[in-house]
Amino acid sequence: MLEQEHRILVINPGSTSTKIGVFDNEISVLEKTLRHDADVINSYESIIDQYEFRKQTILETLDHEGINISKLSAVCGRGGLLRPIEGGTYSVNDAMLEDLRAGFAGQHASNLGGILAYEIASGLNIPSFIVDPVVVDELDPIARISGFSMIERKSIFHALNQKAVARRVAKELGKKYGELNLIVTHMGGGITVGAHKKGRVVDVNNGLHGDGPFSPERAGTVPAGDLVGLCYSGSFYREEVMKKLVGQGGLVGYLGTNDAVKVEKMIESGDEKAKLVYSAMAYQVAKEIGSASAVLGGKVDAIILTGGLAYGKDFVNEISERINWIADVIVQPGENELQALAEGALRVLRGEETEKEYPGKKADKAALK
Ligand SMILES: Nc1ncnc2c1ncn2[C@@H]1O[C@H](COP(=O)(O)OP(=O)(O)OP(=O)(O)O)[C@@H](O)[C@H]1O
Ligand SMILES: CCCC(=O)O
Repeated sequence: MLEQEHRILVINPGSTSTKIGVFDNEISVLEKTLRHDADVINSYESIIDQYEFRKQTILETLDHEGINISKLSAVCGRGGLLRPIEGGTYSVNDAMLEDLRAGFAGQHASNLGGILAYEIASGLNIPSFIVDPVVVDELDPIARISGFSMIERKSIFHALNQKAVARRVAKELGKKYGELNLIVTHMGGGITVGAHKKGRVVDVNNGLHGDGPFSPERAGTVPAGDLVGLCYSGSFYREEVMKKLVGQGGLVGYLGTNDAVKVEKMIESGDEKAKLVYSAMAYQVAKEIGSASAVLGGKVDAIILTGGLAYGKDFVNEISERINWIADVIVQPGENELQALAEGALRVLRGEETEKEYPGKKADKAALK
């Protein structure tokens, strides 16, 4: 019997661009990065206000590329800073739209993903979804304890790419994702290291403004007492300190660039500081992988290195040399978030998984019971 064809539009909004894709089942028929002029983006007061502009840009591009949107079966967007939820494919409902519009857990370009998917899909009377948003939270209770009773550790990470790569590697190993223990290390502008225990991310560093290794533009864990001292030095506003941690932290803070390719060139031309800092980033990633292996009790089927930094051969080698005694290291450079969004929607359209319902405020009520 011929397999039913599903045509899916996927939308991944980033801070300066919107990536879109059209997939016929798993096959990509169009992938485009729509770059937005910084002046246009900055002319909106908040990220949410960019909605109409981004929607029009997407629709005009699809029209220009000859994609007839009336033939779409579903629209799937990258999920944003919602309430903590377990991984999976969620249909966009009113509770989700409310939280995305309000920026429940903060402003992030991916908040637009679910809204754009819903608005395009509802006009066509087809379903809209989000898949594995950055707030996927499958932490074991023990991983939530920070050591400071007023602050709980949070799960904010590259869930979409981590889970997609983990599923792909499991398939290559002839296993199901839920049968394996994997350490997945996403190394992009931010770096997150997830301990995937039989299909659940039971511990991971909060890569947005939390803990873990420093990254091209984020500071990761910093000595707490010194940070408090800096905050109360009278020299900085709150926003300035936050910027130093996220955006201007990591490689940007030490070397003035978030581009690892440039840093590699600096090292080639004999820059000793660049060499030390780049090695320190590899060292911190390796340490985080070591802690994830302790979380998994040393029973690790594979360690996966992914994201843009995984293209850097020397960087990958430096990490591997420190951790390859734990398990095989599998390198899957780059990220394939558009494909991952399409696959998440497909699993539901084909009935392989049931779509999940975003609980919104109901989750708070359930927690109070
Ligand atoms: N060939 C390469 N060699 C080394 N580093 C590379 C290479 N290509 C890209 N990178 C680096 O990867 C980093 C960006 O990775 P990526 O594109 O995954 O990040 P992002 O999508 O901007 O952020 P995030 O993944 O956190 O959402 C940059 O520092 C970039 O210089
Ligand atoms: C860590 C969550 C995704 C991001 O880098 O913004």
